[in-house]
Amino acid sequence: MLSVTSLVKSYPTPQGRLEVLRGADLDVAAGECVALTGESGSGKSTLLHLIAGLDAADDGEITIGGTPLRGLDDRGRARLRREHVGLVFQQFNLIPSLRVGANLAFQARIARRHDPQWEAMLADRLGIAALLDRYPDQISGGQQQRVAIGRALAARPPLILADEPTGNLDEATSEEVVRVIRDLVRESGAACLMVTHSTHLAGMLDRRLHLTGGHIA
Ligand SMILES: Nc1ncnc2c1ncn2[C@@H]1O[C@H](COP(=O)(O)OP(=O)(O)OP(=O)(O)O)[C@@H](O)[C@H]1O
Repeated sequence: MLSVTSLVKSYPTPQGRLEVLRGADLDVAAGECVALTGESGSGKSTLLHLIAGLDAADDGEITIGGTPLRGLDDRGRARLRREHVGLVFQQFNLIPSLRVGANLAFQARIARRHDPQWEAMLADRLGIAALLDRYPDQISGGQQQRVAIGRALAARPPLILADEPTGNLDEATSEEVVRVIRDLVRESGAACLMVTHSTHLAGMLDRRLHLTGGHIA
């Protein structure tokens, strides 16, 4: 489902170019939930942004569901992201004027895969079913994070990219949410790459990749 080959990315800094990725390789198969760990500043978010097509690599290849990102223009990348990729980033980006239920359904509607029964099941498993009529500013940060996770899963994307999706949750809730993501990914045959600082949460997933020195170990 996801293939990354020899990915290179550097950023200009006042001290010269900072080489963050120096030829990173990874594969994630359908039905697999893979943890991505690495020290702070090792380039995990950079890698996820490149895979999501939100930034361009200097060199290397990213292929999602057989489609190489390199061959796509901005519109093509936006369409691939909309229809094939579910993003859960550290900022939840919920829409303040929409109720929780409408936020949950938002991505699925855009991808034309709105399914009220599936969304109700997700809300239930994520523990937000009682909050659907509230607005985002009427629920806690941890609840907002679970809505953002549900929103990504609601569209049934073949690939889920999650950057510390449990960063605002306590240990027990983090475990539960990671279990829900892992089980839904397995059940739906999607692929998932999840950044986490927690070796315990990483251990709950199918495999662990470690980013160090610009390479995947
Ligand atoms: N736009 C940018 N311009 C210059 N340097 C950047 C830019 N974005 C990131 N960096 C640098 O690239 C390196 C990798 O950053 P990145 O955010 O990918 O790391 P990370 O592993 O996700 O870190 P964390 O675990 O702390 O979130 C860092 O040294 C960071 O300072």
